Amino acid sequence: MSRAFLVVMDSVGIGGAPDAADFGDAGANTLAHIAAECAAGRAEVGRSGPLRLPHLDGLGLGAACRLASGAEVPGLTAAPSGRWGAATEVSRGKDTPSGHWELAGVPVPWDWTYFPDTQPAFPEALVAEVCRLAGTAGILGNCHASGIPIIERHGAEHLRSGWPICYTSADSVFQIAAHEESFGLDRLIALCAALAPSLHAMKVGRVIARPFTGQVGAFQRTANRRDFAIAPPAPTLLDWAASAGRMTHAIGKIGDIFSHRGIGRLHKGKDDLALFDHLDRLVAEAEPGSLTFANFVEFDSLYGHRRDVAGYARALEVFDSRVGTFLTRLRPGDLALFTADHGNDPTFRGTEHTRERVPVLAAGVGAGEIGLCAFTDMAASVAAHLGIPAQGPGRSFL
Ligand SMILES: O=P(O)(O)O[C@H]1O[C@H](CO)[C@@H](O)[C@H]1O
Ligand SMILES: [Mn+2]
Ligand SMILES: [Mn+2]
Repeated sequence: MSRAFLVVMDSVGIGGAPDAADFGDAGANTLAHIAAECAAGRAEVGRSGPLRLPHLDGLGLGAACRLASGAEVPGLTAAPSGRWGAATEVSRGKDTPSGHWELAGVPVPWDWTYFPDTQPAFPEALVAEVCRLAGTAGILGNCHASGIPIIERHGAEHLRSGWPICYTSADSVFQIAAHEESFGLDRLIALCAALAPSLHAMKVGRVIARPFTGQVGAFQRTANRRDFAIAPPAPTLLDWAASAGRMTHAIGKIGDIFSHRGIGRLHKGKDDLALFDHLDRLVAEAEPGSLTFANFVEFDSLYGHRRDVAGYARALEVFDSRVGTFLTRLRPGDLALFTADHGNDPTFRGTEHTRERVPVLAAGVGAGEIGLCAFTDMAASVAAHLGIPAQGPGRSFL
């Protein structure tokens, strides 16, 4: 029985989204701009020279980027040996849940609620609810922010007063940063869990616990981040597989993103290399007929949002070498599909995601151009490969 491995390289966009200007992102191109910076010798920290991704490029990554956007992709010029194409998103959000749900077959049918970029950013009733649940007289932050500067700005006051640091971003999120020892990790997680239902009812996509440790001047976020996400609006590829009696394996954030619907086994890890160890184990062990769905978040969280071009390039190169070994372990009948959920161009202004097309790179199913397709076509294709019924608007390209 065929197996499928669906691998999301979080934020590895390839430009060219027809509605990029609606998001303020005209011209953004995560992959092409990283490749250009590398070729120009401006991404020399911890790596050097032109971007080298022989395995992903061999499947068609450079070709997909040129198709999506018409951009030059220096260093990525292989003749593809996989099935390759570029996918366009229709959901009105460039966030992780929108991207993942849509590539799992379900575009988002609603408009997300975003908090205004004002100070305060949050309505009084919400602040009052946070205070009631946390047992504090107030909150810190109450604004749009990037996660590291906000704890540097308010961390000392947080340790003094015990007030939680609440912030949002261009995503539909309510994030709470709090110190693991002084505020308490369990208390932070419980606070986020208690707040989530009312925020979900407002169509705020996620409540996110952002714990940190350390002393003033040396705060560090920990791996104990927890996302409380709104549930997908309809059954996704994971549910289609589970209800057809197939085993589903979720690596990394996939469980959280899908509100734990349709998940057979969860495989978490402290970083992306640990997550790739799970993928390597599952390519050896996963059951016939099973679906393995993986998210590799560090491209986005460590390098895209931090606008760290060299770091992003280095992470891509390390990932690519792991992909090389992984591909040799696929069995006859296996499909491996590499894609992304949105962009996060580290050369672009600001610190947010960017609206882009994403690569579609399929191994194990021959060679050839898929062309431009829809995010939902990926779910339909995986379902067709597994021989399970699909739902929704997607069409298989296999
Ligand atoms: O800057 P940090 O806290 O990492 O926030 C980032 O992570 C959040 C969720 O993915 C987004 O809102 C984005 O802004
Ligand atoms: Mn993402
Ligand atoms: Mn992100």
